Amino acid sequence: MSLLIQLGDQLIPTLDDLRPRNSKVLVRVDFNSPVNDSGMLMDDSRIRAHLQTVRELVDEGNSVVLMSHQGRPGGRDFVSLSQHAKVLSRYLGVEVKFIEDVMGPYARQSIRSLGQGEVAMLENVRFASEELVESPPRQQANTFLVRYLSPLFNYYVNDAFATAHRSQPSVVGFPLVLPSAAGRLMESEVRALAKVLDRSLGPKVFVLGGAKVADTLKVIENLVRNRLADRILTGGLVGELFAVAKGVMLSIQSMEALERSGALALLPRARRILMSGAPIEVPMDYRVMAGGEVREEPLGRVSGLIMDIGSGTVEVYSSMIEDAGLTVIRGPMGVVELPQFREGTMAVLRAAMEGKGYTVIGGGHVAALSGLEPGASNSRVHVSTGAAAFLAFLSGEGLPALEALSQSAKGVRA
Ligand SMILES: Nc1ncnc2c1ncn2[C@@H]1O[C@H](COP(=O)(O)OP(=O)(O)OP(=O)(O)O)[C@@H](O)[C@H]1O
Ligand SMILES: O=C(O)[C@H](O)COP(=O)(O)O
Repeated sequence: MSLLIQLGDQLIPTLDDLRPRNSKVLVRVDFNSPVNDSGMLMDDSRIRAHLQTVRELVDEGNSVVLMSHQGRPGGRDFVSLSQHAKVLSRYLGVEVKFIEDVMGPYARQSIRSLGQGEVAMLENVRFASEELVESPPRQQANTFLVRYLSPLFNYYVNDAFATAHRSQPSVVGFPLVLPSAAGRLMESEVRALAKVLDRSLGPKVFVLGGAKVADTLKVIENLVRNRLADRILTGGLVGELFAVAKGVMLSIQSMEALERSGALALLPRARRILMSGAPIEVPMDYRVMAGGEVREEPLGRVSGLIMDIGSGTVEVYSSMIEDAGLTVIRGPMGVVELPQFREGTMAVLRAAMEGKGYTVIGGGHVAALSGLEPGASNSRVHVSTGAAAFLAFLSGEGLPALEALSQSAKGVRA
């Protein structure tokens, strides 16, 4: 029986295929985390999400070297990974040696001298300029980063789903020169994504809200093109745009907010999507802010600023979600930063968790409100660690990291 995971036409190898033992393993993780004004880590959930992979490799007697990026050059969060190594040490209960170098002689010597069962963390891979260039895997396999480091390892494991949309050397270069596989976090993400493509799991309900309207239109276009959605329940600015596309007038304040966000310019595209017969639902009522008061108003008679979906919508959406075989929730239904406008998002989350189907949660805001850890995965629910990577997958864009792993499994080498 094959242990590879099927995702569309790709077969993704996992640690069960690779089975590294007493070997030297390079692991691409995504420890990219928010930091405060002093450059201190504010949230370590992305680090925790990789613990299972690291523990499993250590338990098998491997020497494990972790590679990650943090921030982008010029950004306040473009900092060293030394704190990340300390946090990981604390969770693992073993020392994680921090190597203050990416690929120079000091890094290479430190990797060579790493003993069995030891763990080390390389410096922020984006300190190496090659990592900032996106190009095809064959080109990335020929970078100094890959050429200098790959001879020191027996295996490459990619556990960084949140970076899967990048075609950078640390993501796509190594699989073309080393036997490679997805780590446990990546595996759980891919298994959840595979359910989105699984035709036997129906009905499929997509709950799409938030403020990334252009990205969400791409997602909807892909869902419609490939007939992946039985229902698309909209909220947030996405829902407002589709209400307008259906010919409903919103309040002047809400129309102005849509305009300011740049979403109104997408009206012709939203209309085309509706005309293509897309199974799109828009809220039948809203929770609005009007004259300093919060109240509910029906669609078609909105006078205040829309802040959340209303209770009628919550009821209808919840009943559709409860019957779903698969529910994907991405982007909040309202302005969830304010507690009085969280109910719409909380209600759809509750309906999904209590329903009979499988739930996939994407995007930071909904994940935070779910009360589950990023990367949490069981037989009922998966919380994705990917934001842009999750959107890219739902939009039908290939994920270079997965393509490189599937090529590696086929034996394709640079
Ligand atoms: N009706 C609304 N009007 C204005 N803003 C809204 C409305 N509904 C939701 N939002 C805003 O949408 C934002 C979140 O949307 P976004 O699409 O960025 O999702 P996200 O979960 O943060 O995604 P990611 O983690 O992928 O960046 C929140 O800041 C929220 O206030
Ligand atoms: O946080 C993320 O979305 C990932 O770590 C990718 O970061 P990037 O957009 O800087 O490549």
